[in-house]
Amino acid sequence: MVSETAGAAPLIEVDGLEKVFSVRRKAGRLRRVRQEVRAVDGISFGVPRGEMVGFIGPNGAGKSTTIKMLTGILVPSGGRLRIAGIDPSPGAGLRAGRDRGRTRLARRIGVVFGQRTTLWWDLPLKDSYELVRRMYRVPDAVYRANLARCVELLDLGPLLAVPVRQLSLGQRMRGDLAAALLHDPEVLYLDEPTIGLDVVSKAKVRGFLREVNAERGTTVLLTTHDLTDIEQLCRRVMVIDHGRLVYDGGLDGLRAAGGGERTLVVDLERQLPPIEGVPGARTVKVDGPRQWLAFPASQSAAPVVAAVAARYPLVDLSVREPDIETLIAELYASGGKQGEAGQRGPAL
Ligand SMILES: Nc1ncnc2c1ncn2[C@@H]1O[C@H](COP(=O)(O)OP(=O)(O)OP(=O)(O)O)[C@@H](O)[C@H]1O
Repeated sequence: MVSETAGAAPLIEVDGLEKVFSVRRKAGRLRRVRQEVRAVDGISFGVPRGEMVGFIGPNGAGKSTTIKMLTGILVPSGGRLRIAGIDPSPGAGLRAGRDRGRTRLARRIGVVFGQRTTLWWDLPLKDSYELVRRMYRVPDAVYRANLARCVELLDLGPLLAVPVRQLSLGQRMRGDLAAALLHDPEVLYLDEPTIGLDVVSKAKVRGFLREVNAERGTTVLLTTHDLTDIEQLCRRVMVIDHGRLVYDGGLDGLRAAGGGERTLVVDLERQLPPIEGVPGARTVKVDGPRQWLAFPASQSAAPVVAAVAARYPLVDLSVREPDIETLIAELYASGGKQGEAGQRGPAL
């Protein structure tokens, strides 16, 4: 799978990647024993240049450990990886070589963690950007063009003079996204970029990512617990569980393999009896004027919405995705039904 010919090879190549942590656990009152945690247990995948891929899984599945290996922060215990032709960890004992690989890689990738900022807390946003420019030695013209485009797309103009600690979570996330892109990375790793954001901020972040991907062809690996992020941004999704890749294919295929349900949440003008007669959907909950209708996750929401809208006085409605934990539990329960993507289907 890992090819030496840079031109034809995927931008991200991962082959049999492993990470084993050695931890000391209590065994009795005084005794401690060494135990191995196989955080990543032999995963392989390739991501072509320009693709946006969702990388999802339950808590503790191995997502962050994988991303840390892909950025060169962690050294793998086994397997191979190559990003833009660079191996950040060519082998134990080659310390100088590894660091050179890491440094070269740092210039080609951008990373955004939803839970932490990479910006300087006490500095105005624009000073943080200036530091990023110097750190990556971004040429002046490139820096100015990239900053101007990010400011425009992310509405950062009024925020540039504001210290990061005074920004709201959504504003800070927009600030972080710009910082990650100033040096023109080919690959962007996003770890929960919409976590904790309100609906408007989420839409802004997603719109920006779509734009960046289309405009610059940036390859994006997106970790999220929000399936709407995946639905709106990624044609392909990889699911990791217990350190193994259990699915690699389209989101529809994942829904079909899981057999899960989505929910249409309907706000009516007034309290009414449970909604009936909507083909393919059933009302599962009523609370005052709000009602919840479940329908198969593999089915489009459009006919359900149309059928409800035609017969009931609506104030608002929204579609809720099954959460990722539910989807993965269902994927296992279904016993590895084939996904849509042939060899990319569930590998349970
Ligand atoms: N430095 C470490 N030392 C020991 N064990 C670790 C270390 N980092 C991660 N682990 C373990 O490896 C496994 C995978 O953790 P990881 O953080 O990669 O999961 P995750 O999918 O990112 O989870 P989350 O969604 O909660 O962030 C877990 O069992 C975790 O406890």
